[in-house]
Amino acid sequence: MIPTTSVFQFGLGPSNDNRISTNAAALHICLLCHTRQTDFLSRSPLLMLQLAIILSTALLAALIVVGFASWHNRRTGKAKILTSRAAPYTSLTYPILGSLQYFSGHWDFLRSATKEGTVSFHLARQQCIAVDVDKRQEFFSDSRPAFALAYAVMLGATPSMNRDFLMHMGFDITLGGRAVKFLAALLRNERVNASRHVLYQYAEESIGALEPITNPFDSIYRTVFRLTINTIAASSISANPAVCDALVKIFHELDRSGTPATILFPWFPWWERVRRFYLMKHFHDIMMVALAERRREGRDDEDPLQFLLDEGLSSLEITQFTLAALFAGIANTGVVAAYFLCDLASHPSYLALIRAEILSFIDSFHPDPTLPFSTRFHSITLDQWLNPSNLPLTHRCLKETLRLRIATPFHRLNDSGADMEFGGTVVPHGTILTFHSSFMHHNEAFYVDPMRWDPERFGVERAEDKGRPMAFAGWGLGKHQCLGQRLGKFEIFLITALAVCSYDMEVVEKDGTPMVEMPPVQLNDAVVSPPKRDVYLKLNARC
Ligand code: HEM
Repeated sequence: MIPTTSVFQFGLGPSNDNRISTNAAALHICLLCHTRQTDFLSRSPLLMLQLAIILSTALLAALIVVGFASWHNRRTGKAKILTSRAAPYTSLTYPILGSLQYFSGHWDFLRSATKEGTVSFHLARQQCIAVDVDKRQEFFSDSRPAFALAYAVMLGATPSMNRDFLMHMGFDITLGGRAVKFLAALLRNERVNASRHVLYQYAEESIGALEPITNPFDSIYRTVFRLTINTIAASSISANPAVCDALVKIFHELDRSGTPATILFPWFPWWERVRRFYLMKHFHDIMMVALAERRREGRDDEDPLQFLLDEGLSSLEITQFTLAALFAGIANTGVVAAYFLCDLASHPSYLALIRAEILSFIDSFHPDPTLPFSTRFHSITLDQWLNPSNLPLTHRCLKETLRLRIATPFHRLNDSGADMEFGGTVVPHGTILTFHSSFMHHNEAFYVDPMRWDPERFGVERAEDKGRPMAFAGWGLGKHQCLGQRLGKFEIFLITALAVCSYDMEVVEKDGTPMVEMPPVQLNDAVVSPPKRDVYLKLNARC
């Protein structure tokens, strides 16, 4: 990784967007003022104490006022809801702030709250409905509730629930509904297939450079980041690993900047919000350098930036689109690719079978083992990697890793401006509907011994996912199935093929001693995330 200062230097390139530049200038001034104040205050501890008391009193007063307002809203909202066919309120709630348990354990809360069926709850001013497992068909099949905005609210990515305000602030992550269209175009089979040789080369470089003891949730994640940047952002960025690493760093921090506080009180100028803005400015600057380079060098039809420019997106829209697309694609793929290698490494018999399957697949295209893998992959197309009959066990094992490791809440938002009928209940405007993948994936009624990694459950004899409808949600279901499924799978298969054919591997602690057991599956996080305890892979090159 390059040091943070380099990121900042890299970020000093000219910005084409006046709004961002002006805001950033203001931000610089604020930060300068803050530094001076700190010097002054450090010389007057008493004054600092007084200021701290005044500020915390003001904050407390503000919290009480807002808390009362939200409690009042809730009371009136609740009264209104109770007159209609609304989901009953959960008893798992605190006065004013609502169901704070949601933040400490998403799955624990949703499972307990829905024991009696679908229920309402609130998070400060935000009304929510926890949808129970029997209403999964309605949840996934209903195209009316908003998708991206729901995630933005529940992950603390936006400053307000109000759509007009979001637009005014330039936070339209959907680009007026066009973002999905652009992403779908960039993910088209022909496009990804045409650029596959570059992906082969980058993946081989990254996997060949892995340390003998590597944390896959860092190294494999960075490989996925580089491949995805090449497909949906800019080829000049993916060609430069140092710039990719700088972006990974910014991206990681952006990913962490949504906290319970920012979700509960989205209007408050939390430090995380200021930091998020600052990080986005750096991200934008890096995109601007790539954009200037693209314009200087002329057309390149394989570069995603060229496509976005041809579509007439402004520089700010390009940054917004890239960030939104990366958020949709990177975390899932990076974390799942790392987990997949760990699951294989901790099941040596499957590792050997998968290696044999992949080697025989590669041999059928190019049998010469003395050549580099990127050369042997040359004629293998995207379709051939993704055809389940070419790599049946690899597909089955990945499906099992997705089932076991994907534990995440799904969100939808009634942003229609009116009440909505949903599975026999009324969903008022502004309400978030929340559901959880573990209702199926980690439920004994759906899967035998669900906390065990066992790919045979998806074999033809057992076919546990066929026992009930909508039992597997690893790539989503119904109206919002994953748009990047093919790219995600391709990246994971490519990385897995290179890793298992190049190395013998085992799961170890940081010091290289064998890890007795993988850390428990994380059921309670807001998004798919790496294990809480670090996991490493010990790699021995195969001759
Ligand atoms: C292992 C990798 C991935 C997994 C497990 C995954 C999983 C999912 C799931 C479960 C959903 C549905 C969410 C819901 O219903 O609320 C979804 C939707 C989506 N995914 Fe993925 N995803 C992956 C990779 C990607 C990639 C690489 C991209 C693009 C670069 C992507 C873009 C999207 C988009 C745009 C949607 C929303 C589609 C819509 O609005 O209808 N995903 N994904």
